[in-house]
Amino acid sequence: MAKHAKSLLSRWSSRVFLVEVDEKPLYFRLQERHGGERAPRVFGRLREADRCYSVLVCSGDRIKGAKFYPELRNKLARDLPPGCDLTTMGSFLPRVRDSFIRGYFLKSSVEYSPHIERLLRDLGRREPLLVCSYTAADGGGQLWTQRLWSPSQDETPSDYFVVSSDEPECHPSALSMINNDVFHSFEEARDVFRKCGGIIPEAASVLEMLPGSLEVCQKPKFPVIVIEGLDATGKTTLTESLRDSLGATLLRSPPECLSPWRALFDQEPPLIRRAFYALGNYITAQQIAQEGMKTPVIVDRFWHSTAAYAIATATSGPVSSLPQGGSEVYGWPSDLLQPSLVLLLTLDAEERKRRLKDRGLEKTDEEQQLDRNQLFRLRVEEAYRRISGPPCVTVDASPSADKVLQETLLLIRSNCHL
Ligand SMILES: Nc1ncnc2c1ncn2[C@@H]1O[C@H](COP(=O)(O)OP(=O)(O)OP(=O)(O)O)[C@@H](O)[C@H]1O
Ligand SMILES: Nc1ccn([C@@H]2O[C@H](COP(=O)(O)O)[C@@H](O)[C@H]2O)c(=O)n1
Repeated sequence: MAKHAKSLLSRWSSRVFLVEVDEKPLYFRLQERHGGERAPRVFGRLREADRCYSVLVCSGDRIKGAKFYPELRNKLARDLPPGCDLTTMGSFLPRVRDSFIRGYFLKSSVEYSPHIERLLRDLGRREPLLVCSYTAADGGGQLWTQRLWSPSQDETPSDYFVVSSDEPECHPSALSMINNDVFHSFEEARDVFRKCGGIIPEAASVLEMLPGSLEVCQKPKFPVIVIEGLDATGKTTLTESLRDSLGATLLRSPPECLSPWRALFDQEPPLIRRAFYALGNYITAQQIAQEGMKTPVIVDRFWHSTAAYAIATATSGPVSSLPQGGSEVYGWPSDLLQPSLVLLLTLDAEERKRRLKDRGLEKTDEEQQLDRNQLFRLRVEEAYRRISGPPCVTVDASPSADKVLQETLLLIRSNCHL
């Protein structure tokens, strides 16, 4: 059995599981003896003739695991029998860092079990998987048991009853966010790119753009102002006006030099995609350090965008599922240049949609998700506000472009020495 899978099994009965139903995580845990509790919500509406499976990716190589996770979904969606329900799930050890693993939860009629189990066994030969089946243990569908049948039954724990578990304080993906979704150092992000060179040849081109090491640069002489906000809140319009009004240099993150590879890395799983944007911030930081010796610098998106989108994507459900304010995940990377001021443009959802429609440009998957998914948008906005480090001031972006510019100039003059 793979070493990583074995270590996951060592504390199997302490694990908590969550199944995402309509963007809401439902939690259950394992118990040796049943104390008469009702079935956890995710099993509550099932019939005795239903069979469920959890399929958790437990690759010891996190690049391979990250690549395999979306691939697994595609394969399952393609090869599962008709009527089989597929949703995302995860498992974790409460309060244990890096214990969160991801997978899928399948619901099907028992008649399809042989087909499904054959399919899961085949998939498990490609990459290590932990597969459990869930069966009704009574006539009324109130009692369900979990059997861990793969990778190998003779080495796995016995059957357990499943019972509801309390919701943790925040989404458990927070346990594994640092340096998987939110990179807190240049070296950690670069390491991901070094390791994925074998599967993504373009990673080498990105590595060539990076500084060899992070030289300790002097603090820029002039103010550095970052403009943040969701798409279509007016960042491009405002940053260009600020450049002209202040005689500033305008920079962007990701920087121009990474443009040829952005679309490619946008298609990669979060581990690689987030490392790409994290590295982009370090390249932009070098440009800021240089230009900031000559003129004020305006930056269109920087670290806040990288971290806030990453945190919001790794979680699900309402804002309360985000890691709590003050959590280390919101911390500013100690090796990344801090701007003098961050201005966060906010706009109500309807006006933002109207501007998006008027602009009519093609949208990225994440932008489309912002449109469709109100909870995701709220999580991104709240994560923006919780990020610590440089002072961050919210600006109402709904007045005319000129009014927003005047308001912003006032804020810059009162917060920075200009
Ligand atoms: N204050 C404003 N009032 C009305 N319309 C505006 C205002 N600011 C920008 N717009 C318009 O809204 C649209 C989006 O603006 P802009 O491209 O500047 O946003 P953005 O935040 O840079 O978007 P993205 O992040 O997607 O690049 C554009 O068509 C722009 O002309
Ligand atoms: N510093 C950054 C900048 C952007 N992102 C990601 O890109 C998407 C938004 O960029 P637009 O150019 O479309 O405005 C968004 O999905 C962010 O995830 C980033 O991570 N870091």
